[in-house]
Order: sequence, then C-alpha cells, then structure tokens
Amino acid sequence: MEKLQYPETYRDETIVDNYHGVEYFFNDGNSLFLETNIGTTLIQDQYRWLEDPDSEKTKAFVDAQNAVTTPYLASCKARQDIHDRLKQLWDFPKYSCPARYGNKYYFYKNTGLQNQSVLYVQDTLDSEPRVFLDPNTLSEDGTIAITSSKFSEDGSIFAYGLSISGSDWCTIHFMNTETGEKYPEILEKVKFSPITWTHDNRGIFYGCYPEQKGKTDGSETEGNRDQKLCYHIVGTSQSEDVIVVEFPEEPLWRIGAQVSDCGKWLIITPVKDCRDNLVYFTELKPEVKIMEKLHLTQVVDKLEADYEYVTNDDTKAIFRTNKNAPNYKLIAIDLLDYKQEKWVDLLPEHPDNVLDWACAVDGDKFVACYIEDVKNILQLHSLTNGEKLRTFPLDVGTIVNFAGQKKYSEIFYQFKSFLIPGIIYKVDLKNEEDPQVLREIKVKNFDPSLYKTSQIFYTSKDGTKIPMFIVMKHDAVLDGSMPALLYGYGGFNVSIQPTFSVTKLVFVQHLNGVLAVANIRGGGEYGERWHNGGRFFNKQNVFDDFQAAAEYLIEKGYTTSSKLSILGASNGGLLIAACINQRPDLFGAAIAQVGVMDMLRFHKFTIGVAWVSDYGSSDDPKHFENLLKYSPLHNVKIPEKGQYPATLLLTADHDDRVVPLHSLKLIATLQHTLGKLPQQSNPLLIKIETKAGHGGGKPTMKVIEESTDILAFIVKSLNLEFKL
Ligand SMILES: O=C(NCC(=O)N1CCC[C@H]1C(=O)O)OCc1ccccc1
Repeated sequence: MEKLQYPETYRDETIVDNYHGVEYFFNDGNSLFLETNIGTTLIQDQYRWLEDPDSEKTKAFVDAQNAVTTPYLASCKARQDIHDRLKQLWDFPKYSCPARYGNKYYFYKNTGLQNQSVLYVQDTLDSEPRVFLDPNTLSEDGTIAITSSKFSEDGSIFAYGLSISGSDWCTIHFMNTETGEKYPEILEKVKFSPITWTHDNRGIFYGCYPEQKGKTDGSETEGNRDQKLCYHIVGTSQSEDVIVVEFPEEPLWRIGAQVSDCGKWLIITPVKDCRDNLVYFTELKPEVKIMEKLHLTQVVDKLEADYEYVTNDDTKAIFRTNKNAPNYKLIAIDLLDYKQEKWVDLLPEHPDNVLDWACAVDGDKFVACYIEDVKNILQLHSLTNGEKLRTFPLDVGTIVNFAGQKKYSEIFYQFKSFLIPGIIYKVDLKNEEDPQVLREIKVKNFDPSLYKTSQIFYTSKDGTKIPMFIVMKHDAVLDGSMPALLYGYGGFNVSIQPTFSVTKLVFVQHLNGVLAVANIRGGGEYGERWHNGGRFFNKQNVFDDFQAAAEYLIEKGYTTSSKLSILGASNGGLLIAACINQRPDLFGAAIAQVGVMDMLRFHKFTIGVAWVSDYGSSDDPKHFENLLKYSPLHNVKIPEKGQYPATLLLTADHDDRVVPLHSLKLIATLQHTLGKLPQQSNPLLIKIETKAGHGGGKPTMKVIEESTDILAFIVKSLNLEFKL
C-alpha cells in the first residue's frame, strides 16, 4: 500500500502555557518558570491556531485534510457495495410510539430513507394518519431538524424547536393544531431549553441567552452565559417576553423548568454541569398574569444530587433522585412543608437495579423503568404507596420510547434490541389486558435468525467484572479469524443499551464480523457507583475496561489485534484516542467521532465547561495532573515497537457540542509525530463534514454517508473482504 503523504502543517512553537507553575521574575528582567511539585508545568500547544474555525489557515487545513481522506475512502473497492447495502438495509419504516394530545394521536414516521422523520396525526389509532408537520419541506438537504417540542395542555397549539446543521442552537415555532396555521413569531437565541406550557394554553416557559458578539450558528466556539427563563405568550413577539427567572450570580447555570401535571406549580431545576441540580418552585395562579420575575421557594439548596420532577399529587411532588441512593429512587416532597427531614420514599432504591425513569399514568399509578444488567425492566406501581402492581413482559433489550400521561389510561412503549428493529406495544391500564403489539417493525432482506446475541462478563485490570454484549452469526467459529468491531462510551452516567444499528449489522453480516459493546465504567449501567468508577481520578478505569474488553475478545478467539476495530463518539471519541495512545499495538483500526481530545482546554469552548463534573478542570492543579496523563492531544508518542492503528477522526463544522478543533489539533499532532515514520504504514486521517454537527438531527443521507466512510475505512485499512 503506497504511503500516504499528509499535508504540511504549520507548528507554532512559541505557544507555551504555564499550568500552576510558579513564575519568578528576576531583577534583570528575565523570568524563570519554577517546576512545582506536580512536575512539568509548561505545556506547548503548537496547533493553538486551529482553534479559530474562521481563519483562512484553519479552512485551508480542513480542505487539505479532506483532500487526502476523501480519495482514501473512495479507493475502497467495496465502497459502492457498502453504500448500496447500507441504503437497502436502512430502507425500512421507522415509527415512534403514538402519543395523545387533545383528542388526537400523534406519531413520528420515517418511510425508510427520508432525511427527517415526519410527524403524523390521526383521530383514532385506527384512522387514516395525516401529515401534521414534515421537516423535510424545510430544507433541500434535510439539515433542518425538529429537536424539541411540546403540545399545549389541551393539544390546541404545538410548540417546536428547529435546529440547523446539527447545532445545539434552535428557534421555537408555534402551530395551530386544528388549522395547521403557523403563528407569526419565532423565538431566537434558544439553547439547552425546556418547553413547558401554562395550563391556560396561552404560553410557554423557555430558556434563552442574551445577544453575544460574533456568530451563533453552531460554527462558533464561544461559550454561552447568563441563560434566562422567559415566558412567551403565543401570538405576541419575543420582544414582549418576560424574564421570569434568572441567576445573574451563576452565569453558567442552565435553567430546567416544568409546569406540574396539575398546572398549579412551576418546578425550576438549575444545573451547572452534567450532574447535580437544585430545586425551586413557585405557584402559578391562573388569575395572575405573568408580568415579572417569579418569586421562588428553594427546596434543594445544595448541588449534591440529581432531582428530576416526575409528577405531583396536589402539594406532594414526586422526584427521581440519587440523593442517598446511587441506584436512584422516588421521593415525595410536600411543597408546603419541604424540609428534608419531611421527605419520604415513594419507591425505595433497588439494591441492584437502576431506576432509569418513571412516568405518572392513569391518574393514580406510575410506570417505572429499571436497568438490570444493562437490559430494561418495565413495571407499573401505585402512586399512592409505590406498591408494584405488575411487570410487563420484555425480551432482552431496551425501551427506546414511551408515551403515557397521568390523565390517560393508555400507555405505549417501543422495544428494540440488537436484532429487533422495533416492537411498539399498547396497554390500556383500565383493564388487566396483556400488552398488545400495536406495530412490529420489519426490516427487508435481513434475517435476524442467522445471528445471536450474548452477554458476557469479563474481568478488567482492577478485577472489576464488566458486562459486554456480543453479536455474531450462529455458526461463527472462534478461531481468531473474524474481524471485530468494539464499541464503547464510558462517561456521564450514560448507559449503552442494546439498539438496532444498521451499520453494525452490515459489519456482522458482510464481513463475517463480531460486534462487541462493552458497558465500561463511567456510564450509568449500575448507577452512580458505575459513573463514579469512571470519573475524575478514576477515568483511567474507563480506558482499562475498554482495553480489557479487547484483550478478552482476542484471548477467547473472537478476533486478533490486526482485525480489531474500535469505535466511539464524543466522550467515546476520547476513549478511542486515549486507548490508541496507551495501547497502539492492541487494535488494527480506530474510529473516533466528534471526540474530546484536548483535555486541558475543553472547558474553554461552547458547553465544554459543563463536562468538568466528569473530567475535572485543568484550572485545578490536581485535575491538571490527572488530565495531562490521558489527554489524547498530549500523549501521542512513537511506539517502542510497531505502529499506531489505522486511525480515522470524524468531525463536522457545526458541531457546537464538541467543537471540531479537538479533532483538528489531534490529527495534526498524530501526523506530525508519526506520519513520516517508516514503520507507520497505517493511515492517520480526519474527515470534516460540512452542514453537520454533533449528530443529533443528522439527515439520513448524511448518516448513511458517514456509515459508508466508517465501514469503507475498516475494509480498506484491514484489507477485509466485503461479501454481499
Ligand atoms: O454537554 C452536554 N452533555 C454532555 C455531552 O454532550 N458530552 C460530554 C462529553 C462530550 C459530549 C458527549 O459525550 O456527547 O449536554 C449539554 C446540554 C444539552 C441539552 C440540554 C442541556 C444541556
């Protein structure tokens, strides 16, 4: 294979940061950086100039990198077959659960290859659905997506957020559900925002940011400060909106808000980073127009746990919390007597299973969804005393979607797993009927019965047992000859549960591959303990767990290093990049999507500051030392023997969740450090997409293109045979 020529990239050797070092100035004007007790404090950042997305140099760098990567990916002989097969397998109808608003049912449907799913409405579950809102009509290329929405209490008005090119920014629009007529106003500067209606159906509470200098289209890197909670009356202009809650002394807070199920209270839940929030509330008197700041009563005044509003029974508010309950539980707080000693457990913490979510239904009940060894359990409980009333039978897999409300007795839930594309169940709680299959999603020309899913527990470096799902053909032979794709995430209390992934199934079917999903620490699979086990100074456990998963697959004959590809996105991209630095010998290929790669500077861009609750901040000396140990950008080094795996970084120009500079700086460093080494024959590449973001709302055509790139990269780099 010819050796790739990487673009020549400018290195600015003058950028040197002093972290926590002490700088002494002598009388001759010279200065001396003294090493402090935590070792080297001077860190160079030769690619700092890549942090400016708008400079001509950065744009030229992006074009030069794409000019190398695109031909490489196109040179994969199987590329067209991969693309056509992905498209063919993707082309199956996808549905959400139906949900009832007003006296109608609404559900999302994608016929298969539509760029965005379409919102349909029907008068009854059996009547002919009509298109209610089709986001595909909003842009030629499907890059405008509905990213949030809420119907008014009586279902008469639909409020929805639209985001462009995958940015976290959105604009809120209003539509009359009877006539389909749009209201004139558009709410701007909205990001990380709730949408919650007053029960008079007149308006919504939402979060917006003040004007800021420069662009706010998702291609900027500036952070956002001073979010306000505002109240908007439908049919008026945004300039008339009232700021009802703000915390000027906490510019980084994002203000969660929810009108209670009864409409009488507004629950405010400010959060600073990615865990632990406070709780305030205020009474909403229907006769009182909302004209000024709301008077808040504070119920929780310490940032030490998560509190998520579930429902309320008159003044008794129910929250899902991990306060003194790492596996989460439901508590009841009397809003008129809310001192902590008066809080009572409604659903006590389960010793093993994690309470993932709860939803009030049918007046005096709630549905609770647990995670037990990474699969979901769905139960019905009494809202008055928490007693379990019934368990809904489920296969091994995931509840990906639920629809139910306190005022209705019908509930819907959608089940998926690695080999089941979707089954939507309906239960009317009024009677003891068994769940009925409302819709069973079928995939054309794919036979799930040829494959099997298993869950194993392997031992990590420190002896911890880690669960891992494995999917492969029934007749697979464990002689090390199969290519494997190992996926992981490992952070932010996120649980990676079984889902139906066309890309991963094409890998299994057409490359005779093994799919492995490791539930490594840092996630929420076993509650706060698991999250904390992969956070702050325990972050290395995440990488150890993932490397141990690779070693398990090799040891048991599922694959060999040269046939092992690893894949991760965002925090999972950090995982991939850290692991190839630590064990370049262990993997054949590595794909890191929208990764967090500069652990010393992530908190300086967009919402990055919110991630310190998992990572810590380099502004703190102890965390600086810890971050420097695994930061991908700062740990690229020439392997003693061998080379780095074939590496593909993916990012996009409107990713304002994890800004592209992370991946740009890393690829420049990889190519500089390793690209010219004779032994480094594996490619070190990046692809930067345009009109795309972190992933949410990405149009189907772009998703298929990206999946084609990933599989083509693996096939080409590992020289695999793609068998149709
Ligand atoms: O930053 C995060 N979440 C963490 C996150 O997105 N992370 C954390 C690390 C990188 C990236 C990822 O893994 O996707 O969420 C911000 C947010 C979104 C919507 C509403 C409120 C707040």
